[in-house]
Amino acid sequence: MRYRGYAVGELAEKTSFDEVAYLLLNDDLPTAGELKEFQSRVAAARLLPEPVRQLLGALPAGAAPLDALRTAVSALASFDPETADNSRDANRRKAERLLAQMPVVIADHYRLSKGLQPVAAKADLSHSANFLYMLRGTEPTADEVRALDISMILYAEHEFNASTFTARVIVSTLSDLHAAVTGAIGALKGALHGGANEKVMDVVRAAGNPATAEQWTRAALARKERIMGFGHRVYKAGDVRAGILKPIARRAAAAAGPEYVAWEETAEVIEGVIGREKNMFPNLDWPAGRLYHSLHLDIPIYTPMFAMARIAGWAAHVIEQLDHNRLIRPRSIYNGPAPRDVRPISERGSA
Ligand SMILES: CC(=O)SCCNC(=O)CCNC(=O)[C@H](O)C(C)(C)COP(=O)(O)OP(=O)(O)OC[C@H]1O[C@@H](n2cnc3c(N)ncnc32)[C@H](O)[C@@H]1OP(=O)(O)O
Ligand SMILES: O=C([O-])CC(=O)C(=O)O
Repeated sequence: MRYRGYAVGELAEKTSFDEVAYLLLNDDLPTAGELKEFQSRVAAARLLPEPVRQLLGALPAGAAPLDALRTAVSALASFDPETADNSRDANRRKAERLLAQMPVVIADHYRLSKGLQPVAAKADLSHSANFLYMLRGTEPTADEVRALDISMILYAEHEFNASTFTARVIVSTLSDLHAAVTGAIGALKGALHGGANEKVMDVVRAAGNPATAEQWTRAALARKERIMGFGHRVYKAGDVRAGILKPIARRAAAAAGPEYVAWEETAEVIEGVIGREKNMFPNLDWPAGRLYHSLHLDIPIYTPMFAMARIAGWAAHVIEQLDHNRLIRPRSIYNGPAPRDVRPISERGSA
């Protein structure tokens, strides 16, 4: 699996998410100077127009963070000076602004929903470090930042997944980037796609502990339950990203304490049973859900966090779609009733 020719494992090992976002938006990895300029443009855009922040505060208590993000991105379209400009350069600038604003939306909504004051972004922090800082109000450790950053690299892009395809369909009508990203966030929400990372800890908790996990998993498979975090439309022999993130999740669990290590051991048993019984393997959401849990992050923000990485991939696809655009409009094979005549309503019975 590669982004613009670079193996994703090598990117996870040798680069930061900021470099990968630049790569996706600009076709190649940045030089040190290009990265610095990119980071300062993104840092300068880490602000929400006041009405958008008020909108976040006006959502009902308990509004799903993913819904808040979708609503805020849609509202941001009305404040962006270049929403209607679909040129390559304008779309890159808008993508940088969304990359900057989406973590602010997630962090501000999180804090407002807990009755806390939002924390202003810090310009000298990376995408991942600044996000943890805005959520918590204290600077994260280097290990936490690196772990989150690797997950962001792995989440940044993945070909024609459902949300990216949605973004492509939307912009193929000559709509705009904000509309495409709003729709993509909607598609990401479902549990068969990005929503799965919020279900992972439910699976691990339901399995109980390393001693009960085998029996639970066998019983769940016998009940034909769909186990979130497993299986993939493309990868039938395993998702390379899950293998890359697994040791990172385990390290974060070791740092979080014995309870978290036990969740990892439980997850390992589940993984083994599903591999042996169904020949089915984890996808990226499986270690990501556990990693975010070990970083003490609230489960309902996990899919929004996926979105704040995938914005780079969505925007790159939108730009590529517009470079060679043709309306995406599939046909369907009709299998409804045969042709028939319309009877006036008075002749259709009285029930
Ligand atoms: C980063 C990402 O977005 S990755 C995807 C995240 N989503 C999930 O983790 C949700 C759980 N996984 C799934 O639902 C599926 O594996 C999908 C949607 C990801 C891909 O599925 P598809 O390629 O469409 O496979 P499909 O749904 O046709 O399933 C094929 C068979 O495998 C079974 N199966 C597939 N995934 C699972 C699962 N996670 N648990 C149990 N059984 C499963 C199906 O029940 C079906 O069995 P059947 O033939 O006996 O009916
Ligand atoms: O490709 C898919 O269908 C889902 C996926 O793994 C992703 O979007 O990262």
